[in-house]
Amino acid sequence: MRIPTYVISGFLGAGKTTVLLQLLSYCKEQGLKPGIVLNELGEINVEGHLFKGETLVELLDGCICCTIQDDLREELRFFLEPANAVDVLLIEGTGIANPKEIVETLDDPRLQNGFEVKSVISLLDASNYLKQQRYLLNKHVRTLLEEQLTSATIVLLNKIDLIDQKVKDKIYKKLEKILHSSVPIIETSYGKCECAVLLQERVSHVVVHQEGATTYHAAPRHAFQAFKIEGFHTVERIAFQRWLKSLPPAVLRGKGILTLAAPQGMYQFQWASDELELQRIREDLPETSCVILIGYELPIEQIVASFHSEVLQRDYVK
Ligand SMILES: Nc1nc2c(ncn2[C@@H]2O[C@H](COP(=O)(O)OP(=O)(O)OP(=O)(O)O)[C@@H](O)[C@H]2O)c(=O)[nH]1
Repeated sequence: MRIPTYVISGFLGAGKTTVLLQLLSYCKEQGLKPGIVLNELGEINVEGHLFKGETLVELLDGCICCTIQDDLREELRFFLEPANAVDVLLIEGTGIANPKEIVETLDDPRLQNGFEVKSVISLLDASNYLKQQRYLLNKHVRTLLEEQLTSATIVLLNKIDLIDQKVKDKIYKKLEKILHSSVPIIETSYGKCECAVLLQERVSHVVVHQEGATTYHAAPRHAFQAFKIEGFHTVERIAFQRWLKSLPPAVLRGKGILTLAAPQGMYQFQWASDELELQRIREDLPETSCVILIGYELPIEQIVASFHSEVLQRDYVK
């Protein structure tokens, strides 16, 4: 039997990992053994502690749909080994992955007998979608955003808690134009919805592979970058938050590990939709402080300099 496989897609910070964690718990409740493929743009996965003990393949420092499509093909073989057998496979692409190309990889004749794509679940960040149409001026990025939606077999309109009815109406108007009418749209907050609905098999309307023809990127590779700031110790939350808010709009996402001065401790942080989320983590984990920022055409030197002047040059620095 081929492994039922689900691709979780959506732009940076849309809520993919949030949904993945829910699906993971649900599968286990159902007595299924889930396998996971995680892909990160950065060279480390700061959310790794969330997946301790899972049957997991991690692809770091590149995007499945681009540089590491071959790596994905190789890594997927892991799940075909009898010792690593799973009942269901959940693949989370990076926020800039084109799900069509992930499905294409799974469609590879060398893997086709192993995996069966049941659904492409795409998350849309409701709080950012309209803004993205305005500030993501790069044509290729906009095309990518659209393809993340048009490749979906089900769409989660997530972060609904952050928008009002007027914004929601505008989003629906846009979605009506680009989504196939049979693709369900579910409104969610923190990705909460019935997992059984997400795991239903859904027909794709997207042709990903035709006999004798392979689709490649029609456009040049995107200019997204992920970079890491490290080698610092304690920071102060307010200063850090103020600095995040002052970053140029080209910074689309932030995540990392911090040691805070107060309340004292080690935290994983998430920066998405203009919101800072902190989650306490165990201090005995091997993680060290780092800030990972993702965006495009980033003024990296300027950002690092502002981190040093606005966050680190304070009494709290050890
Ligand atoms: N307010 C709000 N925040 C949310 C919601 N869903 C997720 N978040 C938060 O948004 C941040 C990003 O969520 P993730 O699940 O990590 O997003 P992602 O799509 O995996 O992000 P990438 O790693 O950039 O691909 C986290 O701080 C989440 O807690 C939501 O519905 N409402």
